[in-house]
Amino acid sequence: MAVIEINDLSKSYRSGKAVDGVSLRVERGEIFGIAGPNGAGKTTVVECASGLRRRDGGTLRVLGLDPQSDRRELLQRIGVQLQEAALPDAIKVGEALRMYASFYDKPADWRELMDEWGLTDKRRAGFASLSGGWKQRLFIALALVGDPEVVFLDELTTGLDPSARRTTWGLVRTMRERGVTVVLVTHFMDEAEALCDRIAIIDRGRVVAEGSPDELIRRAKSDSLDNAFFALTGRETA
Ligand SMILES: Nc1ncnc2c1ncn2[C@@H]1O[C@H](COP(=O)(O)OP(=O)(O)OP(=O)(O)O)[C@@H](O)[C@H]1O
Repeated sequence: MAVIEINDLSKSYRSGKAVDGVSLRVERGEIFGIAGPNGAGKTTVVECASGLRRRDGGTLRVLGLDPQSDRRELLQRIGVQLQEAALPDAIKVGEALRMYASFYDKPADWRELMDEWGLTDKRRAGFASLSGGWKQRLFIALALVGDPEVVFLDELTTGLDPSARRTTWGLVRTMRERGVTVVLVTHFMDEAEALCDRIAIIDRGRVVAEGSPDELIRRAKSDSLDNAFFALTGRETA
């Protein structure tokens, strides 16, 4: 069953067209990757789908809801981790989780979540004192505190060292095992290959290819997703 259906989505800024006729379906329980070069329109697609930005055209359904007209209801059922997310320096891990839980009608038990994600020892640590890996772990826990059915993760591992990236991948797989549908925006083809059931490659506001990592590699007659990306977009990856 599709939990996200995007048809002919378009969005322009003053600078020009950011999204130009994107159509996608994301099935329940999959990790769906959105990959593409800088400025391709990935974040704009995620922002429109999560009710954070108004679209210009096209139709969008997430969990059967319209992110614009049913925004309040949708925000209760999804989790969003945005690129360059930040919290006040002094907020403590436990406080942040408790505060986010208060935004939801039916939140998960934030103390349990803190425990599950290994954050209990850090509960009194201020946000600014956390390393990049711990900040990302906190952002994942915050995206899950509303007990969401769908989670949007935008460039989750940018800036993390290789070991923290691997750990974060494990956390994303754990989300899928719990039945959460994950939409993952990434620049990294190794990450897309390791994590995603299916990937859409977006370039200049359009979907240029969609399929499982293996399908994309085969279609591009490549030996890796990195090379497939280059063949499909004519651009190098990050
Ligand atoms: N708030 C905004 N105002 C004006 N232009 C914007 C805004 N947000 C994005 N854009 C422009 O729209 C285009 C698509 O941006 P978007 O952030 O959706 O792409 P992206 O694929 O997520 O890029 P990146 O990988 O660099 O994060 C870019 O040309 C960007 O400069």
